[in-house]
Amino acid sequence: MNLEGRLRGLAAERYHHRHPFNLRMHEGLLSQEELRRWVLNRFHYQRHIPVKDAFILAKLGDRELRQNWIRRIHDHDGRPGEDGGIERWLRLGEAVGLDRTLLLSGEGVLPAVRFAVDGYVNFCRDRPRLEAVASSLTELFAPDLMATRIDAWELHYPWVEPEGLRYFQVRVSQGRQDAAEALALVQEWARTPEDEERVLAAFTFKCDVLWSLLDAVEHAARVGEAVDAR
Ligand SMILES: O=C(O)c1cc(C(=O)O)c2c(n1)C(=O)C(=O)c1cc(C(=O)O)[nH]c1-2
Repeated sequence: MNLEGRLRGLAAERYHHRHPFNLRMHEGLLSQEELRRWVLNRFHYQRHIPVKDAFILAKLGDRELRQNWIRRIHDHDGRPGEDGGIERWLRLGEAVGLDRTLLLSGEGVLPAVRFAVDGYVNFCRDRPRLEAVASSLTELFAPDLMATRIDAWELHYPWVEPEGLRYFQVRVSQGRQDAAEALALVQEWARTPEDEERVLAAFTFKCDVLWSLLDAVEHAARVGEAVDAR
């Protein structure tokens, strides 16, 4: 099987579309508090994406590669005077009833979510470019999951202001482009069977980052930790 096929096989088992928390989200079974807790904790992930992309940027030795990769930072941060993904996520927070100052304060982010996100940022800082870029390849599977999420939220969580879904609507096409470009790079750079194994290990690691984030959010839901809606 080729590399892409092996990634798809791994994703079928380990990507977070199969996590029980996501399954409950899609079935409409989350309470308002659970959905808020997810939005708040995922913001911690979102705000670190441009940080890990800056580490990857610094590993790309040629101008064209950097010209492309820097787009990811702009997508999230926005260019000066523009909104980007981070701003859209803050609006998602408002759409579920969370004040942006709460999200920006970092208050309420679960310890295990901090560890998972640190793990991802440090991985991208410490590993060679092949593995750092390969760890972003979960994005091959994010657009379909986001499309499912948009439908599920419209159907099951009508109390969420529709403007909040804009993050996911914009991200579907950005994610497809990012994933296609990263896959092409990884396919070009992975020359040996050992390289391919490193790609698969990086991808598995990233699936575990996303999975543990949801484990943490789900566990907090079970022990009933309150989210501060304002
Ligand atoms: O909501 C999701 O399920 C989901 C998953 C992923 C992913 O699979 O890595 C990303 C995102 N969202 C996302 O919004 C995003 O900006 C993003 C960037 C990256 C990355 O690794 O560079 N993954 C993801």
